[in-house]
Parts: sequence; structure tokens; C-alpha cells
Amino acid sequence: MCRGRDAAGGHPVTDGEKTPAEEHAPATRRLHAVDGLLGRREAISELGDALRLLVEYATTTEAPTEELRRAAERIRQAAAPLGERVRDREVLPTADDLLGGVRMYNPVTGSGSALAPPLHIAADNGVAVGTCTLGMAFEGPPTYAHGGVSAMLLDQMLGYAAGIAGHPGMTVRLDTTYRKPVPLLTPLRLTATVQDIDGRRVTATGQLTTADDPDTVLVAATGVFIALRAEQARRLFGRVVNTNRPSRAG
Ligand SMILES: CCCCCCCCCC(=O)SCCNC(=O)CCNC(=O)[C@H](O)C(C)(C)COP(=O)(O)OP(=O)(O)OC[C@H]1O[C@@H](n2cnc3c(N)ncnc32)[C@H](O)[C@@H]1OP(=O)(O)O
Repeated sequence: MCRGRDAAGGHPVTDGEKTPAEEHAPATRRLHAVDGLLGRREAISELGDALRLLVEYATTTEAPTEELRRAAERIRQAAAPLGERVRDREVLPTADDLLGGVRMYNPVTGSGSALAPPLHIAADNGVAVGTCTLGMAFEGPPTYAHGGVSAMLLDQMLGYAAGIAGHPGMTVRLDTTYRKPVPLLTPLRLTATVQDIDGRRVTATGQLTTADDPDTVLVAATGVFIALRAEQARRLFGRVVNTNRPSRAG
């Protein structure tokens, strides 16, 4: 049965059958008892920061070739202990809180993701407002952001706007208009709002500007989001195990 959705408008949260989730729950509680959930999230973010620094340096360095080979070996060594305990892809990260909208490894907003700028989003009177600065790793045309990165940021913004309007759904259409190139290493500001709700279909619009010049739109987007029917949510997410949902036993 579909119990809810990730609070900020993400994907449906399925509670599945009792057995798999509650099989994992004791391990989650033990982990949090030792580390503390907030401590673990801080550590995940710290690792994410380190990875983003690595990605930024790795994509801009002109260090000698031999230094690149040595770095690759040291990075493989650093990664190995992390790879010894990886979660099954159908089990949500123990540090996540799907109902509370915490997705530590979201590739756009997750502070634990090396791929995320990360984009920070908050709701302001029904408007989604986002901020981020894109590093050189996001370069498309020289010195400017890759267009796909702008689309990624705006998809997340529009989805968030649908969520805070109380109509979370999955993107079925995303139209982006690139008016001016998006500068790298420059604080950016993104906004998004819902324009129309028609049954299961929500249309949202958004834009991306620099923080310093919010009146000059660099990229504009319109997205259509569809709320899943219960049967669709079961089919798509029914196998996902969420160890952090409240236990039925309390
Ligand atoms: C903090 C977190 C914030 C959250 C941000 C999240 C942002 C990121 C969101 C994503 O990345 S989601 C991942 C990318 N999207 C997908 O993978 C979705 C893939 N698509 C699907 O799986 C199916 O399209 C879906 C299950 C969503 C819907 O399938 P249905 O078979 O129910 O759709 P159907 O064809 O019946 O259409 C339902 C309605 O939507 C309309 N529709 C469908 N596609 C459309 C389209 N492309 N444009 C406009 N309207 C569209 C369609 O006309 C219809 O309108 P009516 O109800 O009025 O008849």
C-alpha cells in the first residue's frame, strides 16, 4: 500500500510488506545508536564535500601525468573500505528520511553526492527558491554550464514546487529555454511555482538567474508532473525497503 510521498514532492513512498523493512530496522537502529543519525548525516556531508573537492580538482588539474596515476591509486585505496559495506539498491540509505524529504545522495540536492552542486532549496510563500554555485566540473561550453545541468537543476526545482503545493509527481515533460549562458563559479538563484493543477497533472514553471542579477533570466523551464495512481506506485516502488519509516510496533 502506498503510505505517502517524500515530503518535498518526490516519489511516492511505499510501505510494502512488513517483513523486509522490519528485518532491516534493527540494524538501522543499532547504527544510529552508535553514530547518532545527525552525526552520520554530518559525516556523509563531509565525505560529499571531500568528493566534490576531488571532482573539482580532478577536472581542472594540470598536474603531471605520473601524479594523476598516483592519485588514482590512492583514491582506489580510499574507496575500498567503503565498498565493503554497500546497501542493496532496493534498500533506502539508513540516513535518509523519505517522509521528511531527506535524500542524502540525491544527485541534485544531496550533500552526500559527489554529483550534486549541491542545490539548496527552500519554500518561500509557496515559491521554491534555490541557490547553488556550479564548479568547473559542470562546464559545457568553455567557462559556462552544460545545458543538461541547468535542466537538471530546474527539474528538481519544478518538482519541489509541485511538492510544496501538495501535488508531488513524476516529471513527464520538461521544456527548457536557454536565453543566456550560465556562468560557472558564480552564485545562482532559481525559482519555481505551480501554474496549473488538472487532475493528476501539475504544470510548474521556473527560471534560473545569477544571484546578483535576478531580473535577467538565463534559463526558463516549464515542467509537467503526474501524480502516480496507487497501482503505479506499487509497481514502481513496491519493492523499495525504507528502514526509517516508523515501526508498526511503535
Ligand atoms: C526534494 C524532492 C523534490 C522532488 C523533485 C523531483 C524532481 C525530479 C523528478 C524526476 O526526476 S521523476 C523521474 C523522471 N520521470 C520519470 O521517470 C517518469 C516516467 N513516466 C512514467 O513512468 C509515466 O509517464 C507515469 C507513471 C508518470 C504516468 O503514466 P500514466 O500511464 O499514468 O500516464 P498517462 O499516459 O495515463 O497520462 C496521465 C495524464 O498525464 C498526461 N500526460 C502524460 N504525459 C504527458 C506529457 N508528456 N505532457 C503533458 N501531459 C502528459 C496525460 O495526457 C494524462 O492526462 P489526463 O489525465 O488529463 O488524460
